[in-house]
Amino acid sequence: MLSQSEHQGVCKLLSLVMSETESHTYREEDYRFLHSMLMEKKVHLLFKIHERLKRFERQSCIPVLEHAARMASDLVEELENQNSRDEVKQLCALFAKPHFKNLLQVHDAVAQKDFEPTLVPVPDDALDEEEDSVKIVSLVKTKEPLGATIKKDKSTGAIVVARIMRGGAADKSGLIHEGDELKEVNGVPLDYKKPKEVLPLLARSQSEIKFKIVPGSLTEGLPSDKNKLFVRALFDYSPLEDPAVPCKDAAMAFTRGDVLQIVNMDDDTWWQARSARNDSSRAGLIPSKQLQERRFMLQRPKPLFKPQRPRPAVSSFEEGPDYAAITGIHIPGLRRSFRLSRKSSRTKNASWFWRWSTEVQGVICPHTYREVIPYLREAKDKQRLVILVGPSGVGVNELRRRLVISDPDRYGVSVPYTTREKKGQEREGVDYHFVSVHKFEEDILNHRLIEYGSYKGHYYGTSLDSVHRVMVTGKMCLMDVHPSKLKFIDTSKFKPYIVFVKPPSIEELRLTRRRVKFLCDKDDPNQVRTFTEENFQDMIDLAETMESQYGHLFDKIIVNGDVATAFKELREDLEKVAEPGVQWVPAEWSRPSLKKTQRSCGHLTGLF
Ligand SMILES: Nc1ncnc2c1ncn2[C@@H]1O[C@H](COP(=O)(O)OP(=O)(O)OP(=O)(O)O)[C@@H](O)[C@H]1O
Repeated sequence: MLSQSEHQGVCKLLSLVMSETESHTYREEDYRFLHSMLMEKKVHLLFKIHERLKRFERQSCIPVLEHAARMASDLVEELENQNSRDEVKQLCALFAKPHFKNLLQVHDAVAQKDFEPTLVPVPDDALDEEEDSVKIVSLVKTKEPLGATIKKDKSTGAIVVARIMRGGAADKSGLIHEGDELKEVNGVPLDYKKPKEVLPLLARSQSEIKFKIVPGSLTEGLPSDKNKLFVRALFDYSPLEDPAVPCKDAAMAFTRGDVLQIVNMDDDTWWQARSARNDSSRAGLIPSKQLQERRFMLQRPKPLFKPQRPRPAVSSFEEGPDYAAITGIHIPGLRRSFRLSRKSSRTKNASWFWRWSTEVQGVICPHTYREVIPYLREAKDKQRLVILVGPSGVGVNELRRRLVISDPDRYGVSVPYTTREKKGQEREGVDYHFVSVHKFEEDILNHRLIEYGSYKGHYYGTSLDSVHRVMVTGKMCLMDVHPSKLKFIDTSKFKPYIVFVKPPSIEELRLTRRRVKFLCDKDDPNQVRTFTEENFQDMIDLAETMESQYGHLFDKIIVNGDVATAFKELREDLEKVAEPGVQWVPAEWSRPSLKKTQRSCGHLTGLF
């Protein structure tokens, strides 16, 4: 009940509220209703309770002791030994009551701030005398999976812990380790049981799982936090489609391009990894590099067994026709690259991919994971060099052209060098850098060229300098490089972002390129032709070969079916590359042993 003075105080306050509200209340009955409600005793009591709680909060009670339950039981023990009077007996009876005992236990739990569920103490008879190496482990069961897999030891028949997933409940407990032998689960002996019979025992457990374990001798060898290992997956993986995975639930699906943090490599066949995006997530099993390489090797690498195409006698390239001739839009520097023009009539019979014939003869090493490191791109950093690769005719130049037209301030192309004479409208430094044979050969000797070749007795080439010149303007330099030359520019200096333009299915090629016409001889602008069925098949075959040989270098794969869709996807992707933030780049870029680009270019002795 409220005291007299408190009651008066509340009434005064409420009268004040009423007088203030009077001017805002238009109807008499509303006013009366409000008045009667505020004058209710219950409302006044609520005020009082609120006031008391506030006072209590300010006092912030501290428990006098943390072990009231133990003190009570000690007291009872002491009192029972004395010649007790009735009051003492009553007190002992009170202390013995389960409700009172529980009350004191709750008090102690709050006092000790022990709010986690408590585990039942291990019974004294849990261990047989001869089993002194056995330990009992109790884990509180939550919604989180245990994060461990089990297997039957073939030699002993025992159930052992096969794997502890990093970050899982078992791992966090630090009490269960790989190689531990499970003797019992919740008191049920596991002798002669199969792993699939053990799983329901674990699933049935309610709030706690108790294991009887014989510790194994295996120790974990995890990479330390300082040496985090990240890889980019170079293939798609779905545990659901993998009959060999030890436990589908414990495995992790990923797609090509995902960056994974490897957290355990102890097992030669199954590693543990988690997504690099979320390093607190539970780790999952993934096939190790060795395992996946073996799997790939067992698959017949198709490109290796394709019939070899005859190689043309002369190792030279043709300069492609100017785009102005085809599209009416002239973009300086945006000519056919120094890739062999496979659309020309001359290369038709020889087929357009002789360049690959020497390279595919060697054994292709399957690519599974590539080590990557985070690179924090800042707004002030130069744009990365963007390299587009793809089989001839797939649309590399078309996409490059669209990018430059769409945003000439953002995208640029390098101006090639040549030793031939300037023609008609051509401008120095715009269409070409026209240089002498002596200067060109000097540049070759000084490893200043990324690619070069000769055509009709003249040199043509792309120099490192011309790429630099575009990069210093703050633009993204778009290059079209033969994939075999990628290794020479795959360095931290250029930070290349490599996009593979891939053909769609042959049906889609037929649909989208049926009416496409292109120049097939630069000397004769009237000579246009359309794609043949053979061109489509060659394009697909060559793309497969490229992907299996150089796929590990590709940051992005764009399928060029519908050109507008492919262009949109490419543009959006490059916009992300241009943004500041963390990007994943090859770990080799940070290794000092890497040869400098210029030195590497020294290997470019052959023409292409
Ligand atoms: N998705 C597409 N749909 C229809 N036509 C396309 C598509 N992509 C490119 N093309 C057309 O196909 C022809 C060949 O494309 P492009 O010249 O870009 O190929 P490329 O990969 O650069 O080959 P090359 O180096 O031999 O020129 C061009 O006429 C181009 O406009």
